[in-house]
Amino acid sequence: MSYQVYLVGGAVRDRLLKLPVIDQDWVVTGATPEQLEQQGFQQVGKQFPVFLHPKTKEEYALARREKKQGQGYTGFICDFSPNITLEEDLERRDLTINAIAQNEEGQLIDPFHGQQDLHDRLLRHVSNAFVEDPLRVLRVARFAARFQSFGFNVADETMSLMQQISDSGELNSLSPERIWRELEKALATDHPQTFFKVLAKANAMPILFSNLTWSEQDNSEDALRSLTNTQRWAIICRHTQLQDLKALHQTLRCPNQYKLLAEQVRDFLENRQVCMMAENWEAWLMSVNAIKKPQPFEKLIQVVSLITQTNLKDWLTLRNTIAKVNAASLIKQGYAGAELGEALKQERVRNLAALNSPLLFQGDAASP
Ligand SMILES: Nc1ccn([C@@H]2O[C@H](COP(=O)(O)OP(=O)(O)OP(=O)(O)O)[C@@H](O)[C@H]2O)c(=O)n1
Repeated sequence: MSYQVYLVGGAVRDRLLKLPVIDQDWVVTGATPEQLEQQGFQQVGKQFPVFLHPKTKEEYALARREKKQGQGYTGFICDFSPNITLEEDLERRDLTINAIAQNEEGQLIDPFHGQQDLHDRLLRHVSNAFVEDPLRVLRVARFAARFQSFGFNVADETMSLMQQISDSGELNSLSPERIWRELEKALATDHPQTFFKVLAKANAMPILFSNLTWSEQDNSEDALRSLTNTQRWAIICRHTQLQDLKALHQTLRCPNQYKLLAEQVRDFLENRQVCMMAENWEAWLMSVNAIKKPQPFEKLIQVVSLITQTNLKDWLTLRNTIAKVNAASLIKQGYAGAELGEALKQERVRNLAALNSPLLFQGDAASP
């Protein structure tokens, strides 16, 4: 059988950028679904004819042409007959750097000059069909964040198309899950702020992240580098009022670990101070489960100490001080139930008050 197989998309792009290749996607021309199934390929795509290779389990898609019809992601007509050419398949793709194919002999097929754009560090759309998929606004912003250290920029004409998508209202048709997936990938890059900068320029921020108070001048990028994705999100959200942040998390259907940390950080910044009395510290430490959940607590204080430019060591000392208080000796003294709870609390407060810590307010009891 005379079908042709090409490596396409991210694998070709990343290899040309000398980056490690994680996933390999393939395009097949000149074949029907039945022919691939006869060869042992297993169909997985419902919307598109995508198959898993019998041995490598890599994805093989039949070359296809797409035409948008109606609103939203599902409004596509998809033609994957065996006469669709490789060029037609490449033409429906988002960026020229993602539209380079490599044949089995290792030759590159690059009708949209993706190699030139890789060289010129340009994120440029392939054709006007770019506007048919609003997710591409987020994808381009994500690629800008991911390849920022290479010096990539969004081509002006592409930025105009992104603005056109924002103005059309089509971004509203994206599901929260798809938006979140792109955001999470952007958080994992070295320059998550670039993702938001590009979205802001594309006029997409008020639509996608309307409750997020975010500053173009945010210069926390270096600090973000050593942090986890959840911590990065908490830092990015730190200027957003708690009420708005909760609404944003709800709209995005944000996973719990992101939501909890970002809201705890913002709650601290909004309602507490870095220099408080022992009983205020005790109440806060207990409210964020400092004793029972030491790991999430450490993630939290890494972020808060970074934002407030205080010493992480001092925050850890607070936790260790209250964690040492144990119930056994109080039980021996006859404490039980609510009284035991109160006695434990008093001891935690006493121990905190005895600390010589810059986080501890040493003034009179009437002040904070
Ligand atoms: N909305 C989309 C999604 C995907 N693609 C095309 O499908 C390929 C594979 O998509 P995907 O795996 O999502 O992205 P990659 O480019 O492989 O990047 P990543 O490394 O992030 O997986 C892309 O290169 C691009 O050619 C597209 O044109 N438009």
